[in-house]
Amino acid sequence: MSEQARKTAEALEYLTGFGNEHSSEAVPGALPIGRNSPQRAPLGLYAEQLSGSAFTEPRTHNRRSWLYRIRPSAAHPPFTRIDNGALRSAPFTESAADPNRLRWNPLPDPAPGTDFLSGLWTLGGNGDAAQRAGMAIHLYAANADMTDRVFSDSDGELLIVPERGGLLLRTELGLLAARPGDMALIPRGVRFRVELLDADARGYICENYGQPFELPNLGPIGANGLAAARDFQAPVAAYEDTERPTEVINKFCGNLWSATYDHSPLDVVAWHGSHVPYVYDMRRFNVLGSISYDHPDPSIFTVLTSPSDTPGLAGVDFVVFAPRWLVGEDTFRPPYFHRNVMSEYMGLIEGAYDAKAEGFVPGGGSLHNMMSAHGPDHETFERASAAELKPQKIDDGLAFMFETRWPITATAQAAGADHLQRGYDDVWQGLQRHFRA
Ligand SMILES: O=C(O)Cc1cc(O)ccc1O
Ligand SMILES: [Fe+2]
Repeated sequence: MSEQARKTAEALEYLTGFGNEHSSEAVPGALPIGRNSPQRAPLGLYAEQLSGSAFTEPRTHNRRSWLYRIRPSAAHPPFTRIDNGALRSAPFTESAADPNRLRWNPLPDPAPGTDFLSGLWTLGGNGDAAQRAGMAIHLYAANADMTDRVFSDSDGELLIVPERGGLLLRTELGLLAARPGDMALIPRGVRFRVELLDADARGYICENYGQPFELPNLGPIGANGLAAARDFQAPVAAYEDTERPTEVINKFCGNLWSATYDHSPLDVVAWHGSHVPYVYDMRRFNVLGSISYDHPDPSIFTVLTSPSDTPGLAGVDFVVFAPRWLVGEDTFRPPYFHRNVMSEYMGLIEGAYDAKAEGFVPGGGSLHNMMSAHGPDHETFERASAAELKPQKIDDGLAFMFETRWPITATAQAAGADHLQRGYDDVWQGLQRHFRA
């Protein structure tokens, strides 16, 4: 953590919008006009296209950016395998997929000198990274900056949800600051380095192997509501002109590979395109809900969705439970008892969650796998069944869910972790029969 990183984060400027054709130049004149690949790019830069979708995908799904950089990315020595640390990838085969409800406390504090990359710890996931299908859930805990090394993930995009401490994300396309309450997204293949804005940092990551996240359609909601496109912030171009060895660590088909460049690969002076990192403040989410009766399904809280080939069936949805009013008449207001074909991993950024009186803590997480029975704990059920139904503001917490089409298999380290809560089932004990024929 440095004062310099904090000052830099305070002063950041952003471009706004989701899925735009953005463009930005750190030096005037660096961006070619009227073509992508002139015979000689301006200012002696190299032109390089970074494709996040097949060239031929429909315009609505097409993602690519043109980067104008000091050296082409191609100028590097061979990559060699390095230790994967606590990072795991799909297919997840270390343990059997478990139908039990599972809940974890936060990760133990990392050893001094742990940076964002070495502090990654995989909880589980589904699909197959090499097939570009499915997702992984990682946690991170760090207390040091990444120095002279950058990370890029060929396997998927990284949706980062800070829970403790802010992050300064120095990406090829520029800088983003992400603090608790924000979510940040690093697209597939974009290199970045993480510096800390506080003494330590902790949070959650959804690694999405599938189609890039997009805003959900709004249907009858209309032209506005949920997450607004204009609240997504992309970086402006910023480059490092550093002739110092820099290690590039690439996650490729589940393994980490390393090559050392003789310069910083964060050397993009100008860029334009749609394959861009961004940050979003979840407190800006426009929460919609029932103003008559009943508890709506949490799909109305979807910030971003990664579609599958089946309409309406997400590879993974990112859902946020933001502060909101509950006014439903004759309604059991917390989440209902349910069994869901989709699998639900939930995390808590701050405060409490309205279905769980205790035990679900910031930095912890719960996994309710395909068809597993869950819902309000005993205490919440009793309280909400007897509560006076006056308008009630839920404003003491921020929770989120990664909801995915396939069961989530835990890694061996997650299934056997000391911080796995034994006895989670007990929260549903004591629910009495009230039946009267
Ligand atoms: O299980 C959970 O807490 C997530 C959830 C919330 C909700 O409001 C309705 C259904 C659901 O799965
Ligand atoms: Fe649920």
